[in-house]
Amino acid sequence: MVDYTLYLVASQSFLPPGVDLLTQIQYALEGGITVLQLREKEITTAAFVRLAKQVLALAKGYNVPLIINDRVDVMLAVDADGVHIGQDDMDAATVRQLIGSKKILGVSTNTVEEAQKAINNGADYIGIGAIFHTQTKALTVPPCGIAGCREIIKYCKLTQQSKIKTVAIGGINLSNIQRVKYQTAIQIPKDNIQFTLDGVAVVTAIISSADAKSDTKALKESWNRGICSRLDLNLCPRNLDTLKQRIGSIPENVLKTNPLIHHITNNVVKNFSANITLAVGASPIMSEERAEIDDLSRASGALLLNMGTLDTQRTETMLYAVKKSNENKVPIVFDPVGAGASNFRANATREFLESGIMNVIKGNEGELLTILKGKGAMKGVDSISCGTLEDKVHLVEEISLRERTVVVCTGRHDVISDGRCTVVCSNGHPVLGQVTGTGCALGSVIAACCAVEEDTFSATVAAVAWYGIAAELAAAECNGPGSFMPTFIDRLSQVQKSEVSLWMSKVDLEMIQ
Ligand SMILES: Nc1ncnc2c1ncn2[C@@H]1O[C@H](COP(=O)(O)OP(=O)(O)OP(=O)(O)O)[C@@H](O)[C@H]1O
Ligand SMILES: Cc1ncsc1CCO
Repeated sequence: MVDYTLYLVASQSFLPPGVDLLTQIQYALEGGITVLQLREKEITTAAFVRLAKQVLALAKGYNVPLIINDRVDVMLAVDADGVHIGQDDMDAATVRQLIGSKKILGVSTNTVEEAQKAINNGADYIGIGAIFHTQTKALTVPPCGIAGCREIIKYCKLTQQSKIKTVAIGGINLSNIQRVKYQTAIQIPKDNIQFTLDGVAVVTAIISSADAKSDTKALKESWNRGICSRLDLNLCPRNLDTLKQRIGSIPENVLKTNPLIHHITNNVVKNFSANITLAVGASPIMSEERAEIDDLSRASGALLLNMGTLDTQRTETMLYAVKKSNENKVPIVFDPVGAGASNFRANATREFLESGIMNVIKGNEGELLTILKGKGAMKGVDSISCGTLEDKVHLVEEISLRERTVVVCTGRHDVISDGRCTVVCSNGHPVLGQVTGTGCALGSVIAACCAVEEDTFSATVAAVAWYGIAAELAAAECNGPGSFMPTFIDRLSQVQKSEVSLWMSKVDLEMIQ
């Protein structure tokens, strides 16, 4: 049985200066790669055969199979363990005939149709990708992404083809290996089934490394460590009564636990957000200092990341905070403020989402449309409409499924989904739209609730309802946005102290079936 956990695609093209391929492969083998592929596009057949013989001898010493890219002749000449072909190479059925039944046959696939064909033609494993953009190969088709990869895994595992092995490839490195593992896993709760990738393939993450042995070890360790973030699946209640019961206990838990909420947020709302965090019984700390992140990440109950006044340095700090929070299992609430206002923000949004696991993504319609489409057309930080409430529900569900996380879209109706369960919360008041930063400060309340409740979906619904009801109560007592703000803070803080039953009686939730 071949172990596909960590598959190295080795090629002379991406070596660090002064390092030769055999040395780099030796380090990778010592670090623990489990499969090796030799991919050389620009050397003569004679040179390829010579190199393959040397690599094969090396790999044999570690009991690691050697697979030759594309060149069936080279594979047969050196008697390597198998061959890997792409969609533009010789067809898989012919390759299988040439190499016989005992050798390993791998095929690169980007769609379900390609996977189906590869399986029918006798592939032992398929490489699924590219998952992300990659510099190692001029892509002829766009990356299939996490979502495309999931479709292919689902097809492979659900159609009596469970024997086929799956390996993701394309832009995978230490910063995203956990996200790839987590987000490509498929859960079918009713049958208690989970399908996962059999492994990942990397190129530059090892071959271009200045310390290939320790980077290989780190990749393998990261893959084997389990999930970097809390696995929220299967926790979310399936009916409204259970959901309401669960959210009723959350404000009190925030007060009892008083979690620290690390904010990396925008300059407009820092003071307001800190006061809102205190009002709900949590403890805010606003810090953008990279040197503090390790300590804060160990001490925090949740991290709020808000792109409101993003700059290059803050982007770097936020990316580091994502990494640390994921490592420490600290839930992250991501607010892509103004994601569609500029290319800088749209690109940063993509970078954040690719850098780790966000437990909640909260945005207005314009921001979430930008996330869905990868580019946006917003005027500043104010939202644009995606259409009807039904369109909004689809938008939220689609992102939630794609990113495998809880997504909230704010506005007149707040829509919340974890991809399997969706609710609309209609609490709130139009005056919230007249005060800047009310969306940003809602992120603080969501973070506070996530810090004390493992079920991120229920925590998010609780925060949204709590916030909306406090706004309704405050708006009834004042006559404009100015006086609304202090009253709103008062009403928020009262819910968790004494008025849970009043709060619960006002919750306006609808579950979408
Ligand atoms: N017309 C409305 N009626 C009721 N509630 C509203 C209305 N508009 C917004 N809200 C509420 O206001 C809060 C913030 O949502 P909004 O969509 O305005 O966020 P945002 O655009 O991100 O705000 P900001 O960028 O100013 O922080 C949410 O709790 C939402 O429910
Ligand atoms: C007005 C504004 N500009 C950047 S962030 C922010 C606060 C509301 O999102």
